[in-house]
Amino acid sequence: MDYETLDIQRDGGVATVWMNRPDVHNAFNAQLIADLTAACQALDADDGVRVVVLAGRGKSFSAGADLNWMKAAGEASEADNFADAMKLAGMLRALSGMAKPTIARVHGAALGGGMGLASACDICIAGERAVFATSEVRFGIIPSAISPYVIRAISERQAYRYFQTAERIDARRAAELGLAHEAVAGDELDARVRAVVEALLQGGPKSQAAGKDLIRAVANRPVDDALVQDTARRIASLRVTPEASEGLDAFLSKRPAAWVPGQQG
Ligand SMILES: C/C=C/C(=O)SCCNC(=O)CCNC(=O)[C@H](O)C(C)(C)COP(=O)(O)OP(=O)(O)OC[C@H]1O[C@@H](n2cnc3c(N)ncnc32)[C@H](O)[C@@H]1OP(=O)(O)O
Repeated sequence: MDYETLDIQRDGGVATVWMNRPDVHNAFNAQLIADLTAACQALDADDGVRVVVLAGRGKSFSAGADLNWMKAAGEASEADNFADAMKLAGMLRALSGMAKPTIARVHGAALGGGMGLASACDICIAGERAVFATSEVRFGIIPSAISPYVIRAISERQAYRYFQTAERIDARRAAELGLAHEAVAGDELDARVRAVVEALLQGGPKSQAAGKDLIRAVANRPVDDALVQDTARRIASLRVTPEASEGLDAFLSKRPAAWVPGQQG
């Protein structure tokens, strides 16, 4: 499928989604929001895709919301602004709600909504030139739809600081905060992303999807409720799937598992 603001490369089971508005540092306007929402939904439904990498063409990962678009929205009604905000929320939900594993490949600026996109991916690998910030306060606005993702990524305590100061967060600090899983040299970024992709490809697709669903379910639940309602119920249904049977047979027969995306369980 073709998208006006995205360039999607496929390499076996890996889809790399390049945001492609380099002249404005991949700032997202209504078109990019619509494209990325649709692409996440299409890739998630595609059994040939095992892992999705989100990346940015040009100097930046993403400079967040398109500030020309935001300025124009200042002339629009509150109802129109609410509709816009829901579209932005829909894009983040489409990305974070994917059953497939997602990786943010952050090589440059990831500001405002760009930091939100990185936070909404399951895994974030930051090159040494990566820079993150919740810069919204400098424009008289707030980190709105991105806030649940960013707060989970950096902690509520850190969010009080960064939402209000808009201080820049470099790759090393991003890794300390837990926002990035790794901070790596720029020339090692693609190799590290590939290494994580390879690790993901060794896991069962159904169990990866179930694992993501489990995290969402238990993260904010009391432990006792989570143990019975979420973990026991889920493992009981997963243990009887063909995917679990294949994974366990493969280990016990000392051979690699032959995963069949979309057909297991
Ligand atoms: C709910 C969500 C809210 C948000 O996301 S709020 C927005 C948060 N975003 C930001 O804070 C990023 C603002 N941009 C910058 O700080 C800088 O830019 C960069 C660090 C990304 C890049 O700096 P440099 O390399 O010096 O380039 P340059 O000359 O500033 O930018 C090149 C062109 O890109 C446009 N641009 C950059 N960011 C945005 C944006 N977010 N929306 C619209 N345009 C943007 C500029 O204006 C300019 O354009 P021209 O070439 O016409 O002068």
